[in-house]
Amino acid sequence: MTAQILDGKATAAAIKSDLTVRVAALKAQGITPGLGTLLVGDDPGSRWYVNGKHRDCAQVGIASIQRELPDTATQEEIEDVVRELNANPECTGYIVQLPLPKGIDTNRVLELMDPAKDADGLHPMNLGRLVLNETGPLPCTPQGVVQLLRHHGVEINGAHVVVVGRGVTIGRSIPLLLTRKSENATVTQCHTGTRDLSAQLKQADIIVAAAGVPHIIKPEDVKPGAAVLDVGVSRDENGKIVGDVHPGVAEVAAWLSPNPGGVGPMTRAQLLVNVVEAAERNAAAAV
Ligand SMILES: Nc1nc2c(c(=O)[nH]1)N[C@@H](CN(C=O)c1ccc(C(=O)N[C@@H](CCC(=O)O)C(=O)O)cc1)CN2
Repeated sequence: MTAQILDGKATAAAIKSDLTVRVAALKAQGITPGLGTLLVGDDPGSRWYVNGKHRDCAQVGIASIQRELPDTATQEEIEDVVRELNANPECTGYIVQLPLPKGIDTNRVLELMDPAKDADGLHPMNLGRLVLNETGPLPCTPQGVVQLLRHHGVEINGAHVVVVGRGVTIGRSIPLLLTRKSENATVTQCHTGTRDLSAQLKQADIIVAAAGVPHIIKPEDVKPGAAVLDVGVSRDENGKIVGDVHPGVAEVAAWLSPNPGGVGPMTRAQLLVNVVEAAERNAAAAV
């Protein structure tokens, strides 16, 4: 078996094309959605991600508001920029690029954000809304995973999903999304404390690998016909991305998301969705 590709680039392009129409409709009402980003420090990967987010904005007609601080920035200086973005009328939604430098209290920064402007869906109020099944911005990578599966017609309803990883931006909230009635999956969450990962993986109809451990998902652990999403990002000595999924999995799985080209572009597309939805909510509230 050679797996069919869960093509994140093409799916993200379709989402962006829909957003271009929605942004044009907002502009016709005199509303220009704006995405703000705060980048602290000079990590090349983070800078690449932030630049990509602004390139995406330009493609769909969203305005860009870029803020940067050096890696020596204090908690207070970071929080001052968050307050400024909270008050900035041109900023519909914004993100604080993660990770923040060592010594910064990330939760305190996220909690200070205006939840109505939280384009990442990571503010505690928005994570709480997800738990309560209320409307709000959804975490970008987890929702990107759901959209990638839906777009390719992979059956989620009734599926047994094994998520590997429990990080805040990805692993924690994927089970919350997939167990909603609209998705209706059964989810097992695995992590470094899981006794027999291989036994868990073998049960899975869908595997979401977000451990950040190169090639932790091996072909012999995958049920033939499963869908496998590679969300892990590690780098080899040449800076090339190495995912969590061993290349041999392509011979066992029915569906596989490439890495790069799978969930990464979906993360960026979902960020734009969150900004446009925030702008549409503001427009509806203004009527
Ligand atoms: N505030 C946030 N910080 C971080 C998030 C996040 O969602 N919000 N997630 C990651 C990084 N990230 C977005 O910020 C991100 C990661 C990957 C991609 C992407 O498009 N990747 C490409 C390949 C990129 C490469 O070659 O290096 C792909 O998968 O095709 C976009 C965004 C951590 N921080």
